[in-house]
This record gives sequence, structure tokens and C-alpha cells, in this order.
Amino acid sequence: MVNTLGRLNHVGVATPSIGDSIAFYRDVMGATTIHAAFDLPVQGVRVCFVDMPNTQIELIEPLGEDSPIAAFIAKNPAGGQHHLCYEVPDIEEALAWFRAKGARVLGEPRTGAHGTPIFFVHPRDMGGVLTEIMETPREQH
Ligand SMILES: C[C@@H](C(=O)O)C(=O)SCCNC(=O)CCNC(=O)[C@H](O)C(C)(C)COP(=O)(O)OP(=O)(O)OC[C@H]1O[C@@H](n2cnc3c(N)ncnc32)[C@H](O)[C@@H]1OP(=O)(O)O
Ligand SMILES: [Co+2]
Repeated sequence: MVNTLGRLNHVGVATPSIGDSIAFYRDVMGATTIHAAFDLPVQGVRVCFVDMPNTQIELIEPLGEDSPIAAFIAKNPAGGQHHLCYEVPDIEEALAWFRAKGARVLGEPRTGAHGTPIFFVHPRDMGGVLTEIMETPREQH
């Protein structure tokens, strides 16, 4: 089996305040396309996408006390770079691939911010980078 690594979909950036981060990306970075923020309870985060010509920044703010990014924000109160997300054509194939490599998959695939299944691989097995694997949205296949 081969894993087909696709586009870099987004860079996840954790923030204590999506509102403050939107102002930063607009006023300091000069981003022109910033989507509306929305709650994603299934992932325990509030999300806002900032578009670049070749990828997106995914701003994530903790949603609720059990948020998976609560510990990260406690350690990095100003926020910071949190994860990289790569697209794959088939989430189940990718899941089997990473498990066969001995990489620790965190939980089971769940619906991500783009409406397709995603899973995370532990940073300790990914050269220190928390890695998100996302099935490519259908219209891009
Ligand atoms: C909306 C959705 C989407 O795109 O569709 C998303 O992205 S949601 C994005 C938010 N969701 C997730 O992140 C879900 C998956 N993440 C998790 O399950 C967790 O965050 C873990 C990755 C297991 C970390 O959990 P937690 O922070 O509680 O554990 P911990 O503090 O004990 O950390 C364990 C080790 O991992 C390191 N560590 C923790 N977070 C890290 C990060 N973001 N990047 C790199 N390393 C990281 C710590 O420094 C520590 O290293 P040492 O052991 O060397 O000291
Ligand atoms: Co993400």
C-alpha cells in the first residue's frame, strides 16, 4: 500500500482570542479574505479560516473546558503554531498506513472544519509536529 500525500491544506494556529487574531491577520499581515468564525463542538474548538493564494491559516480558539487545545494555550498563553494539515484521497487508507508505520493516531476519524473526515497523529511520532490528515473535499478529487 502507498500513502498518497496531497496538498498542504492548512496551518493550524492556536489563539486565546479569534477576534484579536482576525484583527492581526487583517491589519498587520494584510490578509484580504477572512471567513466567518464558527463553533465546531465535535473538535472542541472555534474556527476561523484566513485564505492565502496557496493555503489557509486555521485559527483555533478553545471551545469548552475539555478542548484539546486547552493545555496548549495554558502553556502558550499568547497562542502559537499548533499543527500542519495534509490532504489525502482516502482517510481509511491513510489511517491504516500511519497505524502500520507505528505512528500513534489520536482517536478515530471525525468530521473536521471542511466537512470531511480528519485524524491527528501524535507529535512525538511526527518529528515534533502535530499532524492532521484530512480527506480531500469531494469537489477537488
Ligand atoms: C478544527 C480541526 C480541523 O482542522 O478540521 C482542527 O484542526 S482541531 C485542532 C485541535 N485538535 C487537536 O489538536 C486534537 C489532537 N490533539 C491532541 O489530542 C492533543 O492536543 C495532544 C497532541 C495529544 C497533546 O495533548 P496535551 O497538550 O494535553 O498533552 P501534553 O501537554 O501532555 O503534551 C504531550 C507532548 O506533546 C507535545 N505537544 C502538545 N501539543 C503539541 C503541538 N501542538 N505541537 C507539537 N507538540 C505538541 C507536548 O509538548 C508534549 O511533548 P513532550 O512529551 O516532549 O514534553
Ligand atoms: Co486543523
